[in-house]
Amino acid sequence: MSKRPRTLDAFFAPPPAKKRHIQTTTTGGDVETTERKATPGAGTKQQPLSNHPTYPFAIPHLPPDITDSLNSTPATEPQILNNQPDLDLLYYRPYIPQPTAKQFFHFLRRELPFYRVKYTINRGGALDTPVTTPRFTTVFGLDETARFDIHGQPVSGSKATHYACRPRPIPQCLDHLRALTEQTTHCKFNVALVNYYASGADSIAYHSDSEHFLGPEPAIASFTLGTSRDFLLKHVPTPVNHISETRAPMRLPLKSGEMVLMRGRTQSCWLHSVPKRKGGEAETGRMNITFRQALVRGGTENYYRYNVGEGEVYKWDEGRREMVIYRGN
Ligand SMILES: O=C(O)CCC(=O)C(=O)O
Ligand SMILES: [Fe+2]
Repeated sequence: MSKRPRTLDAFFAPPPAKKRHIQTTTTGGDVETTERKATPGAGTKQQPLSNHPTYPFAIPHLPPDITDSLNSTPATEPQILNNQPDLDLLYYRPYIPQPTAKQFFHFLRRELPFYRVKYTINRGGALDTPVTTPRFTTVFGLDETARFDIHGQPVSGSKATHYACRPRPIPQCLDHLRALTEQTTHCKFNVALVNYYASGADSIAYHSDSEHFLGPEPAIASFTLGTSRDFLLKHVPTPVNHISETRAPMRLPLKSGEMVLMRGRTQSCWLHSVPKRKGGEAETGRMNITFRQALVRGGTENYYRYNVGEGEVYKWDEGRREMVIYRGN
Protein backbone atom coordinates (compact mmCIF):
# COMPACT_ATOMS: atom_id res chain seq x y z
CA MET A 1 0.00 0.00 0.00
CA SER A 2 1.30 3.42 -0.92
CA LYS A 3 1.91 5.71 2.06
CA ARG A 4 1.99 8.85 -0.08
CA PRO A 5 0.28 11.84 1.52
CA ARG A 6 -3.08 12.49 -0.07
CA THR A 7 -3.48 15.78 -1.84
CA LEU A 8 -6.52 17.56 -3.15
CA ASP A 9 -6.51 18.39 -6.79
CA ALA A 10 -10.13 19.12 -7.54
CA PHE A 11 -10.36 22.36 -9.44
CA PHE A 12 -13.19 24.83 -9.08
CA ALA A 13 -13.84 27.49 -11.66
CA PRO A 14 -14.52 30.87 -10.08
CA PRO A 15 -18.16 31.97 -10.26
CA PRO A 16 -18.87 35.50 -11.51
CA ALA A 17 -17.68 38.09 -8.98
CA LYS A 18 -20.34 39.33 -6.56
CA LYS A 19 -20.31 42.98 -5.51
CA ARG A 20 -20.78 43.75 -1.87
CA HIS A 21 -20.37 46.89 0.11
CA ILE A 22 -19.25 46.61 3.66
CA GLN A 23 -18.26 49.29 6.11
CA THR A 24 -15.75 48.30 8.73
CA THR A 25 -14.86 49.98 11.94
CA THR A 26 -16.77 47.38 13.89
CA THR A 27 -14.44 46.46 16.74
CA GLY A 28 -14.60 49.92 18.34
CA GLY A 29 -11.86 51.68 20.22
CA ASP A 30 -9.88 52.09 17.03
CA VAL A 31 -8.64 55.65 17.24
CA GLU A 32 -8.82 56.85 13.64
CA THR A 33 -6.11 59.20 12.44
CA THR A 34 -4.68 60.27 9.12
CA GLU A 35 -1.21 61.01 7.91
CA ARG A 36 -0.07 63.06 4.93
CA LYS A 37 1.69 60.82 2.45
CA ALA A 38 3.39 61.93 -0.74
CA THR A 39 1.93 60.04 -3.70
CA PRO A 40 4.00 60.46 -6.87
CA GLY A 41 2.07 62.46 -9.44
CA ALA A 42 -0.91 63.00 -7.15
CA GLY A 43 0.32 65.62 -4.71
CA THR A 44 -0.17 64.80 -1.03
CA LYS A 45 -2.94 62.48 0.07
CA GLN A 46 -4.55 61.70 3.41
CA GLN A 47 -3.60 58.18 4.46
CA PRO A 48 -6.18 56.87 6.97
CA LEU A 49 -4.65 54.93 9.83
CA SER A 50 -5.81 52.65 12.62
CA ASN A 51 -4.25 53.62 15.90
CA HIS A 52 -4.52 52.67 19.55
CA PRO A 53 -2.42 53.31 22.66
CA THR A 54 -1.33 49.64 22.64
CA TYR A 55 -0.12 49.66 19.01
CA PRO A 56 3.64 50.18 18.67
CA PHE A 57 2.88 52.20 15.50
CA ALA A 58 -0.16 53.24 13.49
CA ILE A 59 -1.42 50.73 10.89
CA PRO A 60 -2.65 52.08 7.53
CA HIS A 61 -6.12 51.23 6.29
CA LEU A 62 -6.41 48.97 3.28
CA PRO A 63 -5.67 50.69 -0.03
CA PRO A 64 -8.92 51.11 -2.04
CA ASP A 65 -7.90 48.63 -4.77
CA ILE A 66 -7.43 45.80 -2.24
CA THR A 67 -10.71 46.74 -0.53
CA ASP A 68 -12.61 46.68 -3.83
CA SER A 69 -11.24 43.30 -4.77
CA LEU A 70 -11.91 41.80 -1.31
CA ASN A 71 -15.50 43.02 -1.56
CA SER A 72 -16.02 40.52 -4.41
CA THR A 73 -14.75 37.53 -2.44
CA PRO A 74 -15.00 34.58 -2.11
CA ALA A 75 -13.62 33.98 -5.59
CA THR A 76 -14.85 30.36 -5.62
CA GLU A 77 -17.41 28.10 -3.99
CA PRO A 78 -15.80 25.95 -1.27
CA GLN A 79 -14.99 22.29 -1.52
CA ILE A 80 -16.52 20.39 1.43
CA LEU A 81 -14.08 17.98 3.07
CA ASN A 82 -16.04 15.78 5.44
CA ASN A 83 -15.24 12.32 4.09
CA GLN A 84 -13.03 11.40 7.08
CA PRO A 85 -14.31 10.62 10.57
CA ASP A 86 -14.96 13.82 12.55
CA LEU A 87 -13.49 16.05 9.84
CA ASP A 88 -15.49 19.07 8.70
CA LEU A 89 -13.65 21.57 6.48
CA LEU A 90 -14.65 24.08 3.84
CA TYR A 91 -11.77 24.65 1.43
CA TYR A 92 -11.80 27.78 -0.76
CA ARG A 93 -9.34 27.48 -3.67
CA PRO A 94 -8.97 30.41 -3.63
CA TYR A 95 -11.00 32.77 -1.47
CA ILE A 96 -8.96 35.84 -2.48
CA PRO A 97 -7.94 36.00 -6.17
CA GLN A 98 -4.22 35.71 -6.92
CA PRO A 99 -3.15 39.33 -7.69
CA THR A 100 -5.05 40.69 -4.67
CA ALA A 101 -3.66 37.97 -2.37
CA LYS A 102 -0.14 39.02 -3.40
CA GLN A 103 -0.79 42.73 -2.80
CA PHE A 104 -2.52 41.97 0.52
CA PHE A 105 0.44 39.79 1.61
CA HIS A 106 2.97 42.56 0.90
CA PHE A 107 0.75 45.18 2.58
CA LEU A 108 0.25 43.20 5.80
CA ARG A 109 3.87 42.07 6.01
CA ARG A 110 5.00 45.68 5.69
CA GLU A 111 2.46 47.28 8.04
CA LEU A 112 1.76 44.91 10.97
CA PRO A 113 3.79 44.62 14.19
CA PHE A 114 5.13 41.10 14.79
CA TYR A 115 6.70 39.28 17.75
CA ARG A 116 9.00 36.30 18.23
CA VAL A 117 7.55 35.14 21.53
CA LYS A 118 9.69 33.52 24.21
CA TYR A 119 8.17 31.58 27.07
CA THR A 120 9.00 28.63 29.32
CA ILE A 121 7.39 25.23 29.69
CA ASN A 122 7.75 22.75 32.47
CA ARG A 123 8.23 19.18 31.25
CA GLY A 124 7.80 17.72 34.72
CA GLY A 125 11.39 18.24 36.00
CA ALA A 126 12.75 20.87 38.37
CA LEU A 127 13.81 23.20 35.55
CA ASP A 128 11.67 25.14 33.11
CA THR A 129 12.59 24.81 29.43
CA PRO A 130 12.83 28.06 27.45
CA VAL A 131 10.96 28.03 24.14
CA THR A 132 11.02 30.54 21.27
CA THR A 133 7.99 30.26 18.98
CA PRO A 134 9.38 29.16 15.59
CA ARG A 135 7.55 31.83 13.57
CA PHE A 136 6.53 35.50 13.91
CA THR A 137 3.10 36.08 15.43
CA THR A 138 0.72 38.92 16.22
CA VAL A 139 -2.84 39.11 17.57
CA PHE A 140 -5.69 41.62 17.82
CA GLY A 141 -9.20 41.47 19.28
CA LEU A 142 -11.15 40.88 22.45
CA ASP A 143 -13.35 38.06 23.80
CA GLU A 144 -17.16 38.19 23.99
CA THR A 145 -17.29 39.31 27.63
CA ALA A 146 -15.97 42.78 26.86
CA ARG A 147 -15.78 45.48 24.20
CA PHE A 148 -13.64 48.55 23.57
CA ASP A 149 -15.16 51.87 24.68
CA ILE A 150 -14.65 55.06 22.67
CA HIS A 151 -11.29 55.60 24.36
CA GLY A 152 -10.12 52.12 23.36
CA GLN A 153 -10.33 50.71 26.88
CA PRO A 154 -11.88 47.25 27.45
CA VAL A 155 -15.22 47.49 29.29
CA SER A 156 -17.72 44.88 30.50
CA GLY A 157 -21.18 46.44 30.44
CA SER A 158 -20.38 50.00 31.47
CA LYS A 159 -17.44 49.18 33.75
CA ALA A 160 -13.73 49.19 32.93
CA THR A 161 -12.35 45.66 33.05
CA HIS A 162 -8.77 44.63 33.74
CA TYR A 163 -6.70 42.25 31.64
CA ALA A 164 -3.12 41.21 32.45
CA CYS A 165 -2.42 41.53 28.72
CA ARG A 166 -3.24 44.76 26.89
CA PRO A 167 -5.95 43.84 24.37
CA ARG A 168 -6.06 45.95 21.22
CA PRO A 169 -8.71 46.38 18.54
CA ILE A 170 -8.45 44.63 15.20
CA PRO A 171 -7.03 47.23 12.76
CA GLN A 172 -9.24 48.15 9.82
CA CYS A 173 -7.00 46.28 7.33
CA LEU A 174 -7.76 42.95 9.04
CA ASP A 175 -11.20 43.86 10.32
CA HIS A 176 -12.46 44.32 6.78
CA LEU A 177 -11.59 40.73 5.90
CA ARG A 178 -12.98 39.55 9.26
CA ALA A 179 -16.36 41.15 8.51
CA LEU A 180 -16.45 39.73 4.97
CA THR A 181 -15.55 36.26 6.30
CA GLU A 182 -18.35 36.47 8.86
CA GLN A 183 -20.79 37.27 6.05
CA THR A 184 -19.60 34.34 3.94
CA THR A 185 -19.42 31.74 6.70
CA HIS A 186 -22.27 32.90 9.01
CA CYS A 187 -19.80 32.48 11.89
CA LYS A 188 -18.81 35.18 14.37
CA PHE A 189 -15.16 36.15 14.89
CA ASN A 190 -13.62 38.53 17.45
CA VAL A 191 -9.93 37.62 17.30
CA ALA A 192 -7.45 37.90 14.40
CA LEU A 193 -4.24 35.92 14.89
CA VAL A 194 -1.49 36.29 12.29
CA ASN A 195 1.50 33.96 11.77
CA TYR A 196 4.43 34.87 9.52
CA TYR A 197 6.68 31.99 8.45
CA ALA A 198 9.80 33.82 7.28
CA SER A 199 11.46 30.73 5.82
CA GLY A 200 11.13 26.95 5.60
CA ALA A 201 12.71 26.77 9.08
CA ASP A 202 9.61 28.40 10.59
CA SER A 203 6.77 26.05 11.46
CA ILE A 204 3.91 25.14 13.76
CA ALA A 205 3.92 21.72 15.41
CA TYR A 206 0.93 19.37 15.51
CA HIS A 207 -1.74 20.83 17.78
CA SER A 208 -5.45 21.47 17.88
CA ASP A 209 -7.14 24.76 18.69
CA SER A 210 -9.67 23.03 20.92
CA GLU A 211 -9.06 25.48 23.75
CA HIS A 212 -11.95 25.65 26.22
CA PHE A 213 -12.29 29.41 25.65
CA LEU A 214 -13.43 28.83 22.04
CA GLY A 215 -16.38 26.62 23.08
CA PRO A 216 -17.17 23.04 22.08
CA GLU A 217 -17.18 23.08 18.25
CA PRO A 218 -15.30 26.24 17.27
CA ALA A 219 -15.21 27.53 13.70
CA ILE A 220 -11.80 28.92 12.67
CA ALA A 221 -11.26 30.60 9.31
CA SER A 222 -7.63 30.23 8.19
CA PHE A 223 -6.18 32.23 5.26
CA THR A 224 -2.88 31.68 3.45
CA LEU A 225 -1.01 34.57 1.78
CA GLY A 226 2.41 34.40 0.13
CA THR A 227 4.39 31.21 -0.35
CA SER A 228 2.63 27.83 -0.42
CA ARG A 229 3.21 25.54 2.54
CA ASP A 230 1.82 22.13 3.39
CA PHE A 231 -0.91 21.97 6.02
CA LEU A 232 -1.02 18.48 7.53
CA LEU A 233 -3.95 16.96 9.39
CA LYS A 234 -4.14 13.73 11.38
CA HIS A 235 -6.81 12.26 13.63
CA VAL A 236 -6.06 12.18 17.36
CA PRO A 237 -5.55 8.62 18.63
CA THR A 238 -8.73 6.85 19.75
CA PRO A 239 -9.34 3.42 21.32
CA VAL A 240 -10.92 2.15 18.07
CA ASN A 241 -7.86 3.14 16.05
CA HIS A 242 -9.67 3.85 12.80
CA ILE A 243 -7.82 4.16 9.53
CA SER A 244 -7.53 7.95 9.47
CA GLU A 245 -5.27 7.68 12.55
CA THR A 246 -2.81 5.19 11.10
CA ARG A 247 -2.28 6.20 7.49
CA ALA A 248 -0.17 9.12 6.27
CA PRO A 249 -1.51 12.52 7.30
CA MET A 250 -3.87 14.37 5.03
CA ARG A 251 -1.98 17.11 3.17
CA LEU A 252 -3.46 20.38 1.92
CA PRO A 253 -0.79 22.22 -0.12
CA LEU A 254 -2.16 25.65 0.83
CA LYS A 255 -1.59 28.40 -1.73
CA SER A 256 -1.80 32.18 -1.57
CA GLY A 257 -5.41 33.37 -1.29
CA GLU A 258 -6.79 30.01 -0.13
CA MET A 259 -8.93 29.70 2.99
CA VAL A 260 -9.81 26.69 5.11
CA LEU A 261 -12.77 26.93 7.45
CA MET A 262 -12.28 24.34 10.20
CA ARG A 263 -15.49 23.57 12.04
CA GLY A 264 -17.59 20.90 13.81
CA ARG A 265 -15.47 18.21 15.48
CA THR A 266 -12.31 19.09 13.54
CA GLN A 267 -10.59 20.78 16.50
CA SER A 268 -11.60 18.22 19.11
CA CYS A 269 -10.70 15.17 16.96
CA TRP A 270 -7.92 16.27 14.58
CA LEU A 271 -4.45 17.78 14.92
CA HIS A 272 -2.91 20.11 12.35
CA SER A 273 0.60 21.38 11.61
CA VAL A 274 2.75 23.32 9.12
CA PRO A 275 6.03 21.36 9.11
CA LYS A 276 9.46 22.81 8.39
CA ARG A 277 10.59 22.75 4.77
CA LYS A 278 14.05 22.91 3.19
CA GLY A 279 14.82 25.82 0.86
CA GLY A 280 12.99 26.53 -2.35
CA GLU A 281 9.83 28.55 -2.31
CA ALA A 282 9.47 28.34 1.47
CA GLU A 283 12.26 30.94 1.72
CA THR A 284 10.05 33.74 0.44
CA GLY A 285 7.64 33.89 3.40
CA ARG A 286 4.11 32.78 4.13
CA MET A 287 1.45 34.55 6.15
CA ASN A 288 -1.46 32.85 7.86
CA ILE A 289 -4.43 34.78 9.25
CA THR A 290 -6.92 33.00 11.48
CA PHE A 291 -10.21 34.47 12.67
CA ARG A 292 -11.65 32.92 15.82
CA GLN A 293 -14.31 33.66 18.42
CA ALA A 294 -12.98 33.77 21.99
CA LEU A 295 -15.91 33.39 24.38
CA VAL A 296 -14.28 34.24 27.72
CA ARG A 297 -11.46 36.46 28.98
CA GLY A 298 -9.09 33.48 29.38
CA GLY A 299 -9.03 33.38 25.57
CA THR A 300 -7.87 36.98 25.32
CA GLU A 301 -5.20 36.46 28.00
CA ASN A 302 -3.93 33.26 26.36
CA TYR A 303 -3.77 34.63 22.81
CA TYR A 304 -1.82 37.74 23.82
CA ARG A 305 0.49 35.78 26.13
CA TYR A 306 1.55 33.39 23.35
CA ASN A 307 1.33 35.63 20.27
CA VAL A 308 2.48 39.06 21.54
CA GLY A 309 4.29 38.32 24.81
CA GLU A 310 6.59 40.84 26.43
CA GLY A 311 9.57 40.92 24.10
CA GLU A 312 10.63 43.11 21.20
CA VAL A 313 8.40 44.29 18.37
CA TYR A 314 9.49 43.35 14.85
CA LYS A 315 8.65 45.26 11.67
CA TRP A 316 9.36 44.32 8.06
CA ASP A 317 12.38 46.13 6.58
CA GLU A 318 11.88 46.43 2.83
CA GLY A 319 15.58 47.24 2.22
CA ARG A 320 16.92 44.28 4.21
CA ARG A 321 13.96 42.08 3.21
CA GLU A 322 13.54 40.71 6.70
CA MET A 323 11.80 41.38 10.01
CA VAL A 324 13.94 43.69 12.16
CA ILE A 325 13.53 44.87 15.75
CA TYR A 326 11.43 48.04 15.75
CA ARG A 327 13.06 50.87 17.66
CA GLY A 328 10.42 53.50 17.16
CA ASN A 329 11.41 54.98 13.81
O1 LIG B 1 -0.30 28.53 9.42
C1 LIG B 1 -1.27 27.80 9.38
O2 LIG B 1 -1.84 27.46 8.35
C2 LIG B 1 -1.83 27.21 10.67
C3 LIG B 1 -1.71 28.09 11.87
C4 LIG B 1 -2.34 27.47 13.08
O3 LIG B 1 -2.68 26.32 13.08
C5 LIG B 1 -2.57 28.27 14.28
O4 LIG B 1 -2.15 29.44 14.35
O5 LIG B 1 -3.19 27.75 15.22
FE1 LIG C 1 -3.98 25.87 14.73
